[in-house]
Amino acid sequence: MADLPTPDIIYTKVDEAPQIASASLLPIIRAFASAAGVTVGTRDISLAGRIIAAFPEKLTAEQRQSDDLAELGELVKTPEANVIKLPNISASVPQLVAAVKELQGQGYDIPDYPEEPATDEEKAIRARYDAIKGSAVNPVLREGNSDRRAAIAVKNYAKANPHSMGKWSADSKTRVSTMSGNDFRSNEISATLSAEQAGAARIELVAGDGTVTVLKDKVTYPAGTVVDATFMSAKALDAFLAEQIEASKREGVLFSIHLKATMMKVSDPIIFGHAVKQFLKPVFDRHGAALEAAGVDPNSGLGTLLERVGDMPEGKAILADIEAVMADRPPMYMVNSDKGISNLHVPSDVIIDASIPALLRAGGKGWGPDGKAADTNCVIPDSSYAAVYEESVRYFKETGALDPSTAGTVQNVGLMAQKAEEYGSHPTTFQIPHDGTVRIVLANGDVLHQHKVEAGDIWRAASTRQAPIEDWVNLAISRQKAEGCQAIFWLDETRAHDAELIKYVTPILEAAGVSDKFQILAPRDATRLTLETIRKGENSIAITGNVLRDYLTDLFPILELGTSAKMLSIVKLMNGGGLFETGAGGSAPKHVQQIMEENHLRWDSLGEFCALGESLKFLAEAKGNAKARVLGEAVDVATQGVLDNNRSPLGKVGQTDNRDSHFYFALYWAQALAGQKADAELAAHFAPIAEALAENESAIVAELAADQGKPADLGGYYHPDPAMLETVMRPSATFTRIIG
Ligand SMILES: NC(=O)C1=CN([C@@H]2O[C@H](COP(=O)(O)OP(=O)(O)OC[C@H]3O[C@@H](n4cnc5c(N)ncnc54)[C@H](OP(=O)(O)O)[C@@H]3O)[C@@H](O)[C@H]2O)C=CC1
Ligand SMILES: O=C(O)CCC(=O)C(=O)O
Ligand SMILES: [Mg+2]
Repeated sequence: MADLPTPDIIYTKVDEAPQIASASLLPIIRAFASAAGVTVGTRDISLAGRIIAAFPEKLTAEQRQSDDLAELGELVKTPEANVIKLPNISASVPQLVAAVKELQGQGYDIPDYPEEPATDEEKAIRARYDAIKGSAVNPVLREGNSDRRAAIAVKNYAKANPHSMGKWSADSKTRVSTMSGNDFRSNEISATLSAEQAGAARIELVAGDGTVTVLKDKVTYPAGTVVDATFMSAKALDAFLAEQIEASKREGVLFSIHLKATMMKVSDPIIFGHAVKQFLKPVFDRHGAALEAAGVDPNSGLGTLLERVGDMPEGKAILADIEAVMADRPPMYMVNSDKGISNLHVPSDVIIDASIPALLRAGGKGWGPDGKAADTNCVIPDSSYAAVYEESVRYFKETGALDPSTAGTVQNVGLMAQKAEEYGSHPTTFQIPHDGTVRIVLANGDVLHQHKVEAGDIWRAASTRQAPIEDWVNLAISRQKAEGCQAIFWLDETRAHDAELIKYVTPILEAAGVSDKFQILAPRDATRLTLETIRKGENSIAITGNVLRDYLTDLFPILELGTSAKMLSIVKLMNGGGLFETGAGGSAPKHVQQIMEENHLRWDSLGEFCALGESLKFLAEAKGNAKARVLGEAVDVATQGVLDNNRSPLGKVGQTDNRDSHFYFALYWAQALAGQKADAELAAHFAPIAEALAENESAIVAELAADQGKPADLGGYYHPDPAMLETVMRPSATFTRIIG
């Protein structure tokens, strides 16, 4: 692969629903692109692919795979990069373990995930798996800042065809609860490094007796980097969780906890584990030692715990105690009440960016164990960003739900490049082994930050480099100029990190003479003003750090469009390339269950269509390829056609599914190419294709529907069989023949 020329466009191979959809869509894209001499290659960044690439010495020559993520990580630093990035799994430990088991079952001799590595060999294996765990892909590829918005056609479609919204009532008991102190927000300290302070820093823990343990050496901080340090007290967290469990019961609401255990792959699984232990406190008080001896890690969730307990000699007694405790606790917010999967079963099942917006869209209701919607206590331990959701809940209680048929839109310009802020903090996040003082010692010997900590506290340093900050402010200036609407920097001058960012933002706006076009507001105030603005039908640009980029690009699209899957998501890479993400949502695991059970795929590829159009137009500019522009503009026409003609997938067997929507996308794309005047050669090439697709519409639609309603075998969940996937996803011989 290495000595072949890099394809014009790289389309990523990922996981779950988007990967299943690719089996149908990518052949269409490749066939159409080849008519313009545009090559479309793939690189495998799936969880299974990354596991396989990590253990070459264990595998046969046929099984081995190259490290495509590393290759793409280099490519995105070059002006040639043109990557269409689909959502991939950011694996929690239970997902990683399941993927390993599936690969072993397919004959891959890869080692088990060592939960408690003891030997050097086990530690080395664990280190390889730790590099694969959590959000291990996006931070590597996102060498630029983020521009996420709904294309005008998509927004107009949502206004004309509004999705249903749950009703809010003023006496809803739903609320957001968050820590009042001793959390990441309140313990944060921050500073911007001078040239003298730049270089390789060290993070160390100094015990009461003066013994120094180096937690991390050689952390590189260039001049101008904003460096934050903070910690969450384990004791304060436990007290807060205990209080909220009690309060939920008293108030008669569901208990729920919303974290980002995927992107915050070190801190948030630990916080999740605290919630599991607090919820089951009497069980852990009584059986803690036995559970630990059996290798139970509460951070992996109740699902794994229940599995392990089943194998323990005292399993029956523990299960009886668990049942008794659960009966005494508040009802829990459920992931799947039919299957008994609760919020605390798997750390990656409830991911805050998607989970809270879905609850807000439903009028402040979560699903309880009885399968009924109910008011919910949304526990968000750290208070850094909880105010956004708290203010949203208050606002909707006051004013009722938003009306998607009249609401304006919120776009986002997000600071993301070079592992900015908390989302890049995993290598410098530590669960503190013993009481002491953590300090950051800079290259010149200065102690930049220090905190007194206790055993179990979660301490972290996060950094944000100067060039990405400047690029982000300039992107905000150009986006505001293009839109001419309200633009708000969601920064809190009373928060240490934000105060450092404001010192960068203000002079850049002043130098550009545009200070009057922007406001700087703390997240709570920005939430209120933004909701008031869109309720009036006006638009707003949210200019945010990395976490709010993630949260708001699910929150507002889910309220406005019903889903974040339809977003345009562009990453203008800092070295000149382009990364085009498909929507702002994830890989929709529920959709995979559905196709396996009844061969209906409700995944909507609108995000892929939008990204493809942008990628082709970028290619046209970058490589002076006029045909690519024609192809790209025709993609936009086809996307509009899919919307206007209601060809997007729906939820049930017998309704339009993903494959149907791809057929209509191909038909409209071919018709747009046949009908355009800019390139006669392309028009002549696509005229017979458009004609054949139109003529065979009913035959193709019937062939696509023939196997629906029956189970579909894909040959694997994490590592499906490509031939079986193709059989399921390309069932129309007529369509396949015409596409060629
Ligand atoms: N950029 C990336 O790489 C991202 C990856 N992820 C990963 O995705 C996985 C799932 O995350 P989760 O937080 O549950 O979020 P998802 O966005 O995957 O799922 C939430 C719900 O959103 C709806 N949805 C999302 N995308 C589409 C689509 N294209 N078409 C139709 N409906 C859609 C589905 O609703 P319904 O069930 O009602 O149809 C789905 O159940 C995790 O493994 C996570 O790590 C998450 C976010 C971004
Ligand atoms: O990388 C991930 O785990 C998720 C990314 C995400 O949710 C986003 O960027 O919106
Ligand atoms: Mg997100």
